[in-house]
Amino acid sequence: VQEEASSLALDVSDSLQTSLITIFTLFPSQSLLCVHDAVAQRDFEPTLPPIPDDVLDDEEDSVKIVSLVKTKEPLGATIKRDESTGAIVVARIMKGGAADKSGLIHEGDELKEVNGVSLEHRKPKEILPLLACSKSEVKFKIIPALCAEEEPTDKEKLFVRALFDYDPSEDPTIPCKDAAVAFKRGDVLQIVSTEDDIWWQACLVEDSNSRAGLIPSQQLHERRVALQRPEALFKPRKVKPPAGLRRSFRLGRKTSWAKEAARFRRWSAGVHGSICPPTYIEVMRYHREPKDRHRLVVLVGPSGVGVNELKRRLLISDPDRYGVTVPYTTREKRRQESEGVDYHFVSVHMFEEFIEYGSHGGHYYGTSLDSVHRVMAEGKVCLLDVHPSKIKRVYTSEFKPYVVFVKTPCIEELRITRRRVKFVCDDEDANPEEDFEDMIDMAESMETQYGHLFDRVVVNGDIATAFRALRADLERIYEAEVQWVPVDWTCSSPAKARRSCSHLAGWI
Ligand SMILES: Nc1ncnc2c1ncn2[C@@H]1O[C@H](COP(=O)(O)OP(=O)(O)OP(=O)(O)O)[C@@H](O)[C@H]1O
Repeated sequence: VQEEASSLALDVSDSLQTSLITIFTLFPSQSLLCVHDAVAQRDFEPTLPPIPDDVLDDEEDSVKIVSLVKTKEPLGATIKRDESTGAIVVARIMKGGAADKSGLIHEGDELKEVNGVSLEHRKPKEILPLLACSKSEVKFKIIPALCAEEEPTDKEKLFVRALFDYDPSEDPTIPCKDAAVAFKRGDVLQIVSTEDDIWWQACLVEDSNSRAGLIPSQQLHERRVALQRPEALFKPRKVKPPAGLRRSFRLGRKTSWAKEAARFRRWSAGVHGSICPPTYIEVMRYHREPKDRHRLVVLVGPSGVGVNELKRRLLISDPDRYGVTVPYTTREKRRQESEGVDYHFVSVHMFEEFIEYGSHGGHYYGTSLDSVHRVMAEGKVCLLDVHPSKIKRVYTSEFKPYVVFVKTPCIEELRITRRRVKFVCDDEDANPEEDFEDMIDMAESMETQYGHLFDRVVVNGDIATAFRALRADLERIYEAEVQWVPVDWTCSSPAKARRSCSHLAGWI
């Protein structure tokens, strides 16, 4: 055995020798060794200049020279002048930006020099050109902040859905437009810092290239909305009964135009009272299990825009997938009608527990929560058509509503697309042109008041195009494994939901 082992060892050492000779012949061995040494001595890092001689003795320990390699990427930091000392200090470090990644510059650090130029008596805006003219690297002389602030320890990431549009290029108060994040209503943002009361830091979740930047805090947006005049928030519109476009049992709302005007006034008053305007709502990823019911699809839109037409087309396109509720009524059953198929025939007092009800021709018509449950229990996607003010009745984890707003196109497109439509109309003097204007006004008003609740907006100009867009969107939701929904729809513990929403109150 010993003999065999020693002959094996000889073989191995022979083949190792041959391999090493091959390596050193094929690759320039000297370069290889040089690279090894450079890596071992960390020679590849930028060479820092020696500490300047003019640094005062007592500063020696605290002064830091930081050299950052300049790329196309912005530095990701904002600076400000400390009013009491006149010093230029780092105001914010954007998470994920070049400064943050370097780990060498922190909020509160005092900047003494940029590329050897003293910043004494300079204003922040005079410093930007100094940064711009540096070519391959930027050198900072810094006095580090006394104690760098600790990163928040909360491991859970905080996601919100924006309930308003924000364009920093139109915001004169943003400290630095380049450091801001623009977003649209409905975008999901990851909040990375709420340390500043006025400007939070966030990045767009669906944009993988998005860096963290500044967004208005909830407090700032609420204050801004409160300072706006009500006229700017709600375009006053004519309140008059519709001329007759409305045909469905939602006709009950014909009687509620006065209520509509009252609601408008209440809401306007609320903006200056206790009601908070919509800002951000905390959301979470919702993983739908095969056993879970499908989300309720709520279709809303101004009377006559085509909500029923789109619902009808969806039902025909896939009757196994989509279902609608059977309405309730107090009127007498007609001969050809069946209980539970055309209507549920009931007495009036039941209507108190309904999502929505109204009267027409002296009879009540309405939609109950139970009828929604019944459709959902069949494993179907329930299509519900209600006034947007009723969305709050179903805005729960039980229904997880997906709200689609059917919007009017421009008046020219309405004239073209609706020219063949025969409107059922009691008023002989009805003018379709006025109906179109009313419809557009109503759509605008709905979007202003309830837009934050809409998950999707479908413009119903050409009916075929609108239907295709709606069907494709509902198919996406039907098949999606993961969706963003308000956090309290997914939290098993109400305490957790309350904690997570405490400073990001959702508003409906
Ligand atoms: N894009 C469109 N192009 C042409 N006609 C349309 C379009 N959308 C809807 N219509 C027609 O307009 C009329 C009103 O539509 P629909 O009944 O669906 O409105 P609605 O929003 O449900 O209002 P209501 O609840 O009062 O019935 C119907 O005759 C419908 O076929």
